[in-house]
Amino acid sequence: MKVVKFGGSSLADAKHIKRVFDIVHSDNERRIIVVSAPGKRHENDTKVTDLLISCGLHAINNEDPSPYIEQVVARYKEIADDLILPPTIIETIQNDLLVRLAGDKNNPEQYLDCIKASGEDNHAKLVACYFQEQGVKAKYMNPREAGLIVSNEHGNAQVLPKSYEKLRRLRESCELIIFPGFFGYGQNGGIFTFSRSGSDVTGSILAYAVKADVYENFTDVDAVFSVNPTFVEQPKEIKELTYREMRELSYAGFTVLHEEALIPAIQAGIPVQIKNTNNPRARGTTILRTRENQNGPVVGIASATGFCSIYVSKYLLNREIGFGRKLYAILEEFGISYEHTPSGIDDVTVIIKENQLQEDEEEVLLKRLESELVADEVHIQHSLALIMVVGEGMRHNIGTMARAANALAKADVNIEMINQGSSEVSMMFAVKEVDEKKAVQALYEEFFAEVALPIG
Ligand SMILES: Nc1ncnc2c1ncn2[C@@H]1O[C@H](COP(=O)(O)OP(=O)(O)O)[C@@H](O)[C@H]1O
Ligand SMILES: N[C@@H](CC(=O)OP(=O)(O)O)C(=O)O
Repeated sequence: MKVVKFGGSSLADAKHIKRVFDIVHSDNERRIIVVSAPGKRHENDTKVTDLLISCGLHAINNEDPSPYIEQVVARYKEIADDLILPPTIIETIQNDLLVRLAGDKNNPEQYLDCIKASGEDNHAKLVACYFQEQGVKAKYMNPREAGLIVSNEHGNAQVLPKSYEKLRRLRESCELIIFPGFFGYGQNGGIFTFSRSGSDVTGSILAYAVKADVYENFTDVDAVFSVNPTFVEQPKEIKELTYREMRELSYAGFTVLHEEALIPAIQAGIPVQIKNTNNPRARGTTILRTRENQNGPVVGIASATGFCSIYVSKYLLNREIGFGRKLYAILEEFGISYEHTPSGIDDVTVIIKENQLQEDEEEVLLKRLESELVADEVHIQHSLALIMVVGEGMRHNIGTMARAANALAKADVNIEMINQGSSEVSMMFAVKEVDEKKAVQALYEEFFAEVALPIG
């Protein structure tokens, strides 16, 4: 049995939905289909999820949301008309959205999640309707009915393990299941969405629950590329990746798969396949537990912006028992989680996501760190990009770090920080955000030389 997720780009219009139908129809192992909300039809288009967010925010701020409501309904209507679906489907979708908008706004986050989730929920109804019209025994499945229970974290929910037992029953369905991605239900019955692009997470959860043979993730590229395709023209395609490699790469900017979408698949050892809806014959990329290592030390280079580093130095820090605990306790009080912590004998740097620290909190935090840790120096550096150079082969290859550092030096990029992951499948370089693209291109040229065609 296969669980198959189609992203927003694969469901953006009627033409794509017909392709999705053909893909599903061509393999009767494809039994559970996870759908996203309609995505972008062209570069300057707006995803339905973004329209819904604008709609919800206007309603919360007592501004008129109707232009956004009209745009959302128009997107579904155009698709339904092109697929020649019965008009009742649009009535259902419009009524559903209006009921959600008329809901209680006392908890704005809850209200917004309910509206955001309608994007996938209503698209799943529409896609199910199209499959039924084609004579397929297909059924829209509501995540509450299916038993997808998640943590009470709006916009950042996580599956609760108790979901799996009930979800496993989906395996027995004799109808094709069309399941909306991106959200589940809290124990209080409310709707909670995953973080953005979270339909990938839904697919992974279902694949784990039903013990699928494979989790197929259909998107709009032929494969996972070894570098972000907006930085390098025609980058090398990756045929196989390990879970650890993909996890590191998606964490650091390979948006093709959500960074949390691998966890259940890892636990059950289910292979994940990235495939192209527009070119389903392309081999795609397979992500699995182990792979034959034929790619040299590095398999991919990812980068992400929006980080800052907090530097704390104190003479003889290495001898102070409890220093780390005190430092992390202060961060915890500010609700901050950390990404990396490179350290030396007298200093430690904590890298965090910049959006975790409000501007007005910064000074207070630095003062507290300085006084409570009795530190010699505390400072913060903003606007950093993290670059991850990833590959299982790095463990067996000498000199990879030297090659990377040399390539960055040649490109005149100053390395602000280096961290070699304990797993030895990745090394991280922090550079100034303005140097991100130059640094990635230099590293790509070093490790994937003959095909490097930098953009810009
Ligand atoms: N290394 C990479 N390999 C492939 N695609 C990448 C990579 N990094 C970023 N992307 C982007 O990820 C996009 C696919 O992800 P996404 O937009 O979330 O698709 P979907 O609509 O299928 O959910 C691609 O169009 C591509 O621009
Ligand atoms: N529609 C949601 C969830 C999602 O997974 O979308 P996509 O498959 O288009 O990345 C979002 O935009 O975040």
